[in-house]
Order: sequence, then C-alpha cells, then structure tokens
Amino acid sequence: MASVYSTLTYWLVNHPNIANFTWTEGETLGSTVFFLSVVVSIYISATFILRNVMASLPSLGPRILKPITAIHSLILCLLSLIMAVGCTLSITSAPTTRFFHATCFPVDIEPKGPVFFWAQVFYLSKILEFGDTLLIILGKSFRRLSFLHVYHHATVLIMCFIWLRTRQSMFPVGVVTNSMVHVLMYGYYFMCAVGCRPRWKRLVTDFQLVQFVFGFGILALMLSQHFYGSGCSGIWGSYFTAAFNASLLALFFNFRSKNYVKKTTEMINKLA
Ligand SMILES: CC(C)(COP(=O)(O)OP(=O)(O)OC[C@H]1O[C@@H](n2cnc3c(N)ncnc32)[C@H](O)[C@@H]1OP(=O)(O)O)[C@@H](O)C(=O)NCCC(=O)NCCSC(=O)CC(=O)O
Repeated sequence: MASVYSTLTYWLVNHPNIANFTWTEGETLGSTVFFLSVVVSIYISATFILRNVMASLPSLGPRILKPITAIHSLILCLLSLIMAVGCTLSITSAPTTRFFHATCFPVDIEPKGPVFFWAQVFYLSKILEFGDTLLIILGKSFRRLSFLHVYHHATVLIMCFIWLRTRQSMFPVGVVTNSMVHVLMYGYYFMCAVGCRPRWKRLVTDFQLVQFVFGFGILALMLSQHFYGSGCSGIWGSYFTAAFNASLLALFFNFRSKNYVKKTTEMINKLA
C-alpha cells in the first residue's frame, strides 16, 4: 500500500515536470486571452454551422459512431481519474498544505508547482470535452444539443483560464470534485456507448448538483478567510466561478425536474 502511494506521489506530484511546472502567461500552452477567444469562438461557430449542415445530411451510423464515442468517453473517464488523484495528492502531500490552504491561497502566491500543473491539465481537458458536442452533432442527437450543454462547454473553459490567470483560491477543490463527478459521468457515457445503459443515470445528475452546492460551501469558507484573515488570492475569479456555479445549479435543477421528477409523476399517474 505504501509503495503504491509513493509511486503515485512520484508520478503525479514529485516528477520534475510537475513539481517544477510554472504557469506563465504567453508561454504556457493556451495561456493567452487571444488563444481562449479563438478557441471559444471556433467552438460556438462550429457548433452552430455543423448543426445546420448536419440537419440536411444523414447521421453517421452507430457502427462508426459508437466505437469512437466509447473511446472518447473512456479517455475522459481515465483522464478525470488521474486528475482527481493527482490534484488530491498535490494538496495533501505539500509540506505546508492544510485543508484551509487548499481553499485560500496567499495573495502573493506564484502560479507554480503541482496544483497549478493539474489546473493546467484540467483547463486543456475542457478542450478535449468539445468532442462531446461533435459526437452529438454527428449522431444528429439534436435533443441533447441543449443550451445547458453548449453554454457549459464554452463557459467552463473561460472559467478554468480565469482560475489560472487570477490564481483563484478555490480551484484545487474544484479540480478534485469536478474530476470525480466526471469519472462517473464519462463512465456512464462509456457504458451507454458500449450498449449497456446503466440504471444510475439519475445518480450522475444528483452528484453534479451536489458538486455545485458544495462549491458554495467552499466559497463561504474562502470568503470568511478572505475578509477575516490575511486575504485570499483571485477573489474576482471566485466571484466568476460562483456566478457560473449558480447558473449551472439552476439549469441542472431544470434538467432534473424535466428528466426524472416529471417522468416519475407521469408513471404514477398512469398506474393510478
Ligand atoms: C446523466 C447526464 C450526465 C447526461 O444526461 P443526457 O440526457 O445527456 O444522457 P443520455 O442518457 O441521453 O446519454 C446517453 C447517450 O450519450 C451518448 N454519449 C456517450 N458518450 C458521450 C459523450 N462523451 N458526449 C456526449 N454523448 C455521449 C451515448 O452514446 C448515448 O447515446 P444513445 O442514447 O444514442 O445510446 C446528465 O446529468 C447531464 O449532465 N445532462 C446535461 C447534458 C450534458 O450535456 N451534460 C454534460 C456536460 S455538463 C457537465 O459536465 C457538468 C459538470 O461539470 O458536472
């Protein structure tokens, strides 16, 4: 057990590429406002154009689409697991780190080291998640190309960029919780793609909702340290995250009530 822990800690925290990582604006991959604007603009316009083009074309058959979808989901499921473990170990194994440090960086923190490395991987993984939208469009599953989906995929990238740029204090907890939820979510998508649809879809949605509520708990903890302590880094980044969290909470409540609560009520009414 101890050797598994030390091996993981070496490869996910202490490896020189991770331990010596520095996020430098203009040098690190994807670290400019220009890059972010181009990527988000391409995502939104390509989604809009491809959706209209595909409306008049036949969908890609399931024999081609399902294996690609399965591989894409499996990659994101495994990557999410690695990010969750890597970021957790980075938080817990740092000599100066306590839980409170993971929710409140000192105001003069340098964007260096393992926690920033995992935030960068998390940021880039959100570009890989754009593949979800492409798969939905190619399969002409337009019902699933909802406002929630496109808004989430575009805005989450902006949020991750702001996390790195402002050294937002709550991001370590954000990386861990969202990656854990995405292990479950991409596990669910993977199983759907290989033809064994799990019965625990609702659990995935509930965990997504719990992560947003939990985010507000962490925000309260951070704000108390910010206003009654010596201050926390990236307060404006935290406000952006809180606003995004609130919008997702509302959209997911709506999704939940449409997909589960109404269906359950309809079933009860049919049985009565
Ligand atoms: C249970 C959910 C995760 C998914 O709900 P859905 O209604 O979209 O699920 P569903 O049952 O229709 O999905 C199964 C279908 O998705 C296909 N599928 C498989 N892998 C996929 C992938 N990587 N991206 C998109 N679709 C994929 C399967 O082949 C299957 O198709 P077929 O049916 O043809 O067999 C839900 O909680 C949810 O998040 N809904 C919002 C929609 C969304 O876009 N969510 C993801 C981004 S938001 C997010 O990620 C928030 C967060 O950060 O936590």
